[in-house]
Amino acid sequence: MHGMGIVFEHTRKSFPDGTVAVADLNLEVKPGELLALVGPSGCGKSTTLRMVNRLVEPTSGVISVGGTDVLSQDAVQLRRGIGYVIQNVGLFPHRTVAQNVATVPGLLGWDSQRTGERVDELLSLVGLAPATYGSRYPHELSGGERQRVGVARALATEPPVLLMDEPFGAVDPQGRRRLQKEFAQIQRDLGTTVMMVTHDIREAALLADRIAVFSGGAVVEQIGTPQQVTEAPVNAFVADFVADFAA
Ligand SMILES: Nc1ncnc2c1ncn2[C@@H]1O[C@H](COP(=O)(O)OP(=O)(O)OP(=O)(O)O)[C@@H](O)[C@H]1O
Repeated sequence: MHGMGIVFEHTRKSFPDGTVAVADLNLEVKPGELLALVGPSGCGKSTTLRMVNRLVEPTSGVISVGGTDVLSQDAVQLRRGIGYVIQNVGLFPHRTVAQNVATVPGLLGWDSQRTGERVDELLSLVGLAPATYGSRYPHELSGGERQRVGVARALATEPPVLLMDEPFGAVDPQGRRRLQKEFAQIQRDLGTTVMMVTHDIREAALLADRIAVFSGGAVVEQIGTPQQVTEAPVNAFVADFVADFAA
């Protein structure tokens, strides 16, 4: 278990145009926990996630990772220690799959043998045979395969914290289930702390230790285990939101 906790204390984000994406968030992700953020479009899920690695700077309040205020750290340094997976992955187009996965190990100065072994291990874990896929370029992969490379790249250095924004969105339904299960196994084995944004309440229920249901302005309507949230919604908003799940 090497995950680090994430704590939001009175965190607020308002954009210059006056949009309050996150009003006053108090939330804790425990070390090693997978917390899923769900809620309607525009309720502030991605903004919440992106404040953790400072792609978005909070307007006020505190966010700490492993007990250290993220604003007190160098942003580039901070991001090297936090994995980040987004839907359209953002792989480097002119680098091979293996080179993409080796990005952060390279920045951290790992030697080539250690890096090579780690790349092969990660590609195998996400179901991509290294001998077949390692030397391909992103445009030679399917959308789902690219997504797998994105997951492998984010896990390459076994970061204590992983942020995932719709990480399995581009994977076909069958491949998605398999990748979700493989991912869950890796996450448990490594003890990685994960904050995951998803539109798929089933995905949240399958993977998450706890689910936070947001309404507009990142207001936490309910936070609890998948069972608590789906079987005992605390109000009509949550009941409505999880209705899909019961259907
Ligand atoms: N750079 C920005 N400037 C102004 N408003 C923004 C900016 N980025 C996001 N917003 C607004 O902040 C609110 C929250 O956006 P956010 O992307 O966090 O929502 P979300 O819950 O992730 O939505 P979705 O599920 O549609 O991805 C929205 O009203 C959005 O329009």
